[in-house]
Amino acid sequence: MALHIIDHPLVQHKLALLREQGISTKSFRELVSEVGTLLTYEATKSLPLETQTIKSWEGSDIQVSKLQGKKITVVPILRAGLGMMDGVMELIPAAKVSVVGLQRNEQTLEPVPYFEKLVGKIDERLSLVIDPMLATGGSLIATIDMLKEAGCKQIKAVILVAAPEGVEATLNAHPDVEIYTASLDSHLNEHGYIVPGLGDAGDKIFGTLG
Ligand SMILES: O=P(O)(O)OC[C@H]1O[C@H](OP(=O)(O)OP(=O)(O)O)[C@H](O)[C@@H]1O
Ligand SMILES: O=c1cc[nH]c(=O)[nH]1
Ligand SMILES: [Mg+2]
Repeated sequence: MALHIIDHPLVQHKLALLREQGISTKSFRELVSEVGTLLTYEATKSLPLETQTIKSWEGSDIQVSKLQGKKITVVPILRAGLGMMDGVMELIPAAKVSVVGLQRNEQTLEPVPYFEKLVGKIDERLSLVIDPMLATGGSLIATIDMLKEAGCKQIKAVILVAAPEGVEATLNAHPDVEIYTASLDSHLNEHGYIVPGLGDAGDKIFGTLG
C-alpha cells in the first residue's frame, strides 16, 4: 500500500496537541520531533534483515537478525523538514543527510527550488524524505523528481499531516513512493493550507509567525 496512516495512540495524542491554537514554539518543535521519531519507526518496519551468527554472552554460537547493508539518506525539505530531523535521526543515527530547499510561492503555490545537496551513491540508498506538511504535493513531487534524476530507486516520505489533494498528486506522479503520515486531513483551503492541518509549520517551528 502506498499510503500508510499511522493510528498509533501516541502519534494521535501528540498530533492532537500539535493542532491546539496558540501552541508555543517550544512545544510545537518538541512534538514535531517526537512524532518524527514515531513515524520513522513505522516507515522503517520493512527494512530487510539478514541472519548472522555471533558469539553469545555465554560463548555459544547463536543466530541473530541484523539490518542488511541497505543504506539510508534522510532528505529534509527546507525549512520545515528540519524540525523533524533530530527525531528521525534518533532511530537511524548513521544515516547520511541530503538537503533540498524549496519554498512554495504563496500566490501560485508552485514550489521554487533554492538548494540541493544530495549525498553520493544515492542509487544504492533508500531516501527517507521528511516534511511536516503535504499540501498540494508540489514540494514533495519536486523533491522526488530531484532524487530520481540523481538515480535514487527507493523513496519513502514521512509526513506529519497530509491533504488528500497532495497524496493523490504525489501517487499519480510517483506511484512507487510510499507515504507515511499521522493524518489524512479533510482538504486544502483557498490559500492552499491544510484543513484542519497545523497552520504554517515552518513558521511555527522557527518562530517566524507574525
Ligand atoms: O505540498 P505543497 O503545496 O508544496 O506544500 C507543502 C510545503 O509547504 C511548506 O513549506 P514552505 O514552502 O512553507 O516552506 P518553509 O518550510 O520554508 O516554511 C511545507 O513544509 C512543505 O514543504
Ligand atoms: O497547511 C500547510 C500547507 C503548506 N505549508 C504549511 O506549513 N502548512
Ligand atoms: Mg512555511
